Amino acid sequence: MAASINGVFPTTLQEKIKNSKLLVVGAGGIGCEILKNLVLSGFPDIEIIDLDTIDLSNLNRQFLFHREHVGKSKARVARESALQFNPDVKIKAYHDSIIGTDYGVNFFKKFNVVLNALDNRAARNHVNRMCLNADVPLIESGTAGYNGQVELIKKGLTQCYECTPKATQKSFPGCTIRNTPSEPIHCIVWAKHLFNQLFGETLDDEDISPDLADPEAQEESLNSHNDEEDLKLPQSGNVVRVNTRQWAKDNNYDAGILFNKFFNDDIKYLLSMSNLWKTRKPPRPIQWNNVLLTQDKANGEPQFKRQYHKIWSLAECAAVFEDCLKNLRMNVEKLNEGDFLVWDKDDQPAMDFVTACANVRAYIFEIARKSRFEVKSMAGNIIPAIATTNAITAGIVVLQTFKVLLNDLDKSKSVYMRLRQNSRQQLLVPEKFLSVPNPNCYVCAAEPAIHLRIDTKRMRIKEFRDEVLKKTLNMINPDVIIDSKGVVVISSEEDETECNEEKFMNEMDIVDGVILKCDDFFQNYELSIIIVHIDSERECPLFEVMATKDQLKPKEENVPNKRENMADGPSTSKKIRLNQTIEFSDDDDLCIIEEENECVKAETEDACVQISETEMVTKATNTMRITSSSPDKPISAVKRKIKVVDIIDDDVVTEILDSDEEVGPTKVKRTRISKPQSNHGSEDIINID
Ligand SMILES: Nc1ncnc2c1ncn2[C@@H]1O[C@H](COP(=O)(O)OP(=O)(O)OP(=O)(O)O)[C@@H](O)[C@H]1O
Ligand SMILES: [Zn+2]
Repeated sequence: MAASINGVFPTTLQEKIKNSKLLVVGAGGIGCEILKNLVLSGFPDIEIIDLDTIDLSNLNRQFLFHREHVGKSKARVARESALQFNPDVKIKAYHDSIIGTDYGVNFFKKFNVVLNALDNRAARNHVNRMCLNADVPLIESGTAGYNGQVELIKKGLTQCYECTPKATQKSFPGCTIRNTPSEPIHCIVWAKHLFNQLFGETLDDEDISPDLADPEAQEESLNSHNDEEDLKLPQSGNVVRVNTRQWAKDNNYDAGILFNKFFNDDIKYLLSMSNLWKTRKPPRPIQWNNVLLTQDKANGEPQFKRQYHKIWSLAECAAVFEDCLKNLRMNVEKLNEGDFLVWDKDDQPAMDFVTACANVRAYIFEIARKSRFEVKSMAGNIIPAIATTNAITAGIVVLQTFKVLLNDLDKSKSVYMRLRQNSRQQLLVPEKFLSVPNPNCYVCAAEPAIHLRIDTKRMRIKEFRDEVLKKTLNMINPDVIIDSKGVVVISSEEDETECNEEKFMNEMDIVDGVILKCDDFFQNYELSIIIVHIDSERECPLFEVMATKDQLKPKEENVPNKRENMADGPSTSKKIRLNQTIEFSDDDDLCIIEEENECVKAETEDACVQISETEMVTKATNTMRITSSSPDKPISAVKRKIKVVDIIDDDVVTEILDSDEEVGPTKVKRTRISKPQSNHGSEDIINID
């Protein structure tokens, strides 16, 4: 292999490679490519970890896997396949999550470099913390469609993965989903909720019925509704009805009855909330009998169902609805009592059902209807994964690894992959400078601290632990004490503080100004949380982690590299993650894509790229805003919190087309923005020497 052949690499690099030990985290699209590159380069000692098994849909881009491997451990099969390229390599495979107590700081310390090839923020955050603790260089990578990014994370030298706030998940108020959809995605989210109500896990915040607590409609609906015998106006703001699933069962999942309920009766009910339609086009209820498709079902599946790029007619949607109801009903009836189906974009009837229902609803609200292909992309938050983007990204990862091994850290600047060449014909665009650590980062700063705006009267200790500390701040098993008193609020020891869990924060004297000391032993991570009490009114989040512009902006005196480099003129690098303003200049080919593709900056030259219609936003935010959606929060008719509907699954950054799907063009949508001024030079594309 390359490193064993003299002359391929400079001698110093050859030696470094021969004496190195690497960890690859993730054996998916990028991970497989990295592993293949590493073994071919002659890296002698590699460990690889992945928690997942191989799915059929992985095969078109994860070339270490073949059909016979479906269902087997990704890490183990990746190892076996890679060994065929180079049997001399020592590869250890773990079929496990990297977020596990077996992989503590000492585990990470074994490696010269850690290479991330992950697809979710939680795991990335965790590996980031472990590498900072172990002081091991981490090479972080990600792709989304044609865009890719590789960056080095090195304690004290560069930004860590959490130095800047990641954008919040795209969310919609429940009333938009339930009452006043205006975009295709609203209908798709509603249809996914309908699937769950009928066949999946029923969540309180996924109600699909008209929402009477909609502030816009409330007065009207409480006063003027005249169908109350049928629809029983409730206190809670929801139409009282038997549990949707039970009701569907009682009606034998009859397509006509269900269709009329969801697309006629409920819509008529919405129409009665006339306040809603003063400034909007009212929806059009539709009756099952009016849309039935008359076709010969005996001839097998109607052809249109496999035409994924076709927009189904209303009648076709109705036919699919009927068909899917039958299939899904059969599937759910095969399960044990209490079990439910899990919506999966790759499950034919589940995907068809959502496409059909979303389109019927879109028709009703006069919203553009979408093909199954498009709905799948939006519903599954899919940005098509492109094998070549992964391959190029993995190649850059290995080139960066060379630089790290050679200790050429200052040359290991982030690299962004673009769809189109910029004005200097670059497709791979390196950053001008290493991104320096944010002195206010709540992870890698000397004494990490955050301000937490939180409704201490409405947030229970249990929710604070689960929603704020674990879900938002990515701790694994935190201990929390009130700084001034030493009172233990949350303990990582089981049962020790169980009695506190149901208490509201203010009941434990956690009020405005109190400082909480949080400590995650496993991550070796300590954080001070300064409480700022807020009254969470309707539409207000229950809590908000403050990462304000000023807090996040590095102080100039702490940024020697940047200042030095600035002597050559203003930076053209797009460190908008720090400054939170998008500046476009000569090689402003990069712009942050907010939301899930946290790892990806998209190329822009005279345009910002928006990928897919899940509306990636091109503006970064200063504040992480996360709302709690605890079910036990009292929701009154007059005052309620916003309901959050995540359209983005954190676990999905890139996705793949079904192998049975036609491969269409990447759904890349461009939004034109002002053309940048051109006056800066550029750097060369990666140079390993
Ligand atoms: N906590 C974790 N520990 C170990 N591996 C992880 C962890 N979280 C995610 N991964 C792995 O990271 C890999 C990321 O690869 P990729 O982005 O190609 O996703 P995929 O699941 O293979 O494909 P897709 O999501 O597009 O269907 C996956 O194989 C996934 O199992
Ligand atoms: Zn940091």
